[in-house]
Amino acid sequence: MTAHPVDVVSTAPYGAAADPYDAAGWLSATARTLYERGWMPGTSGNVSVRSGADAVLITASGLGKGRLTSADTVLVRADTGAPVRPGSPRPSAETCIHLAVYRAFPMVGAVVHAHPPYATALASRRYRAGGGPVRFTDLELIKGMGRAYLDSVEIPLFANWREVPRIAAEVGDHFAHPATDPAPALLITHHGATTWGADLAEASDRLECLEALCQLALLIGD
Ligand SMILES: CSC[C@@H](O)[C@@H](O)C(=O)COP(=O)(O)O
Ligand SMILES: [Zn+2]
Repeated sequence: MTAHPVDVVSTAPYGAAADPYDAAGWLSATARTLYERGWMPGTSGNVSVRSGADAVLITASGLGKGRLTSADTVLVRADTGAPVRPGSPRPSAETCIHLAVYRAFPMVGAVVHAHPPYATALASRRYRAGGGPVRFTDLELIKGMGRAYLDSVEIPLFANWREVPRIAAEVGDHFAHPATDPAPALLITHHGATTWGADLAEASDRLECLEALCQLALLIGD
């Protein structure tokens, strides 16, 4: 049996440029996995990988994330988000948020956005209570967000503006002046979570830890 595409990505060197042909398979496999977990219901969610210095490969917009194929991905310019090739499918409506993350963190190789229920619920409760970052303390799983976050981790929380570029602009502004070692994640109220990492495996693992942290925080009642 051949290796699972996501496992192949995890062997890539930190920050390595992805090969566009193989990366399309990794993106669709990742979306399928997250769909099967219930974190990308219907057409929700989007996944991308950096492809060289000037481009990003991202899932196409508005397609069922449980049945994506390699053809359902689009190579876009990292500066504008415009498709590199004429006749490509329409890139994710949230491409600009992915690009804001890649611009802020040059070593990031992959970004995952999903609508996991506990992260969305916790973000929405926090926003209703006045907003501000979601802070986790003490929980062992904090380490899953990166080795710098041993005792606590803060995840920034953003408004869910109807105009997606406005969300992206706020994400860009936020990370233009990041705290030391910012967590590789953000929450959007009443919407979902976005995580990133060196590759799809790391970004997906972080999403999994973030969702578990949110579930635990809701159970504990902090
Ligand atoms: C099911 S609607 C969800 C969308 O509005 C959006 O938030 C989303 O995550 C998917 O958008 P897409 O353009 O398919 O990448
Ligand atoms: Zn979304």
